[in-house]
Amino acid sequence: MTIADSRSTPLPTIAFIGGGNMARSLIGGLVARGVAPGSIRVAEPVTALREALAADFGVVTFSTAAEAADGASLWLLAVKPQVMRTVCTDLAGLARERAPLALSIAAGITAGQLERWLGGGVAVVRAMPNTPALLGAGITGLFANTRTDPAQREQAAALMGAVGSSVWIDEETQMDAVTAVSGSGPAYLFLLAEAMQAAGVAQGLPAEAARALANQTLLGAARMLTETDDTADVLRARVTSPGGTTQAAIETFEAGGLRELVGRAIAAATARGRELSAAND
Ligand SMILES: NC(=O)C1=CN([C@@H]2O[C@H](COP(=O)(O)OP(=O)(O)OC[C@H]3O[C@@H](n4cnc5c(N)ncnc54)[C@H](O)[C@@H]3O)[C@@H](O)[C@H]2O)C=CC1
Ligand SMILES: O=C(O)[C@@H]1CCC=N1
Repeated sequence: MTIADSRSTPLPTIAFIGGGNMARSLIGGLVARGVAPGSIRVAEPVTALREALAADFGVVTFSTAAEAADGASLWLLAVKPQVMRTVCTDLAGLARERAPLALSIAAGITAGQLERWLGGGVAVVRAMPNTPALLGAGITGLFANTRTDPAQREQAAALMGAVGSSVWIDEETQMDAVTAVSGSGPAYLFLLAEAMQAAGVAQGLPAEAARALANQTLLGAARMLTETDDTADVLRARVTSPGGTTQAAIETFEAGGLRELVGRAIAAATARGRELSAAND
């Protein structure tokens, strides 16, 4: 694993194939960080989504993948794993002509599958970002196939580096674990936020107060994790007064098997990534 740092690399025109949730987070993050909207082309078949992207960010939109891809040397494949094969197969002729860098954010789908579906001989980078990219606070795992040259790796890292940090992963099989930890990870925190808010209300707090208390606590704790050198267990120990309130809660979590449950959840997500590859080949 190496930490990517390519913030000074200029970005070429980018074609997003798929303009759904993750594409919106990435596009929003790129535009907020100064990437020219006119250099972002988006293919999205759903009219309402297409119009919203154009209105919100000023990007150039198209209803078909080929129209968007034809103007770009960097293709960001942001469709669901279930339709990736069809989308790539339809773009294979254009891939032969343009020799693009194909950067896929799909869970599970391997670089080998993408290269094969795009007609072979194509530079492919798999990236696993997450939705905090919208705020420039994402993290992305990156894996490049052997067709990718150093300049293309720089481009991929620069694109994802514009919306957060990124790490190169040497073993492609580890991309499913990246997906399970950080790609899906924001949802785990949102689930915890929901549970803390509901529990606060159950203990008598007004809903708005419970929401503010839970959300700001998650933000403050996340900042302590990322902005200090202290590890999670040290930070936790500082909150946990012997015989106090935190100890009562932590003992309840431990007795309920929280660590084992998190392990099982992340193992299930990792396994699902492998299934998505096999099921959509
Ligand atoms: N949502 C997330 O937090 C993350 C998602 N991903 C990956 O990103 C990909 C997209 O996920 P979401 O954005 O959540 O899904 P989504 O369903 O919101 O977006 C996919 C979009 O692709 C469009 N589409 C379908 N066929 C198309 C075609 N032929 N040409 C162009 N566009 C087409 C759909 O209309 C849809 O708007 C998935 O492969 C997922 O594994 C990766 C990291 C995080
Ligand atoms: O749930 C999913 O399959 C995608 C991949 C990571 C986050 N969302």
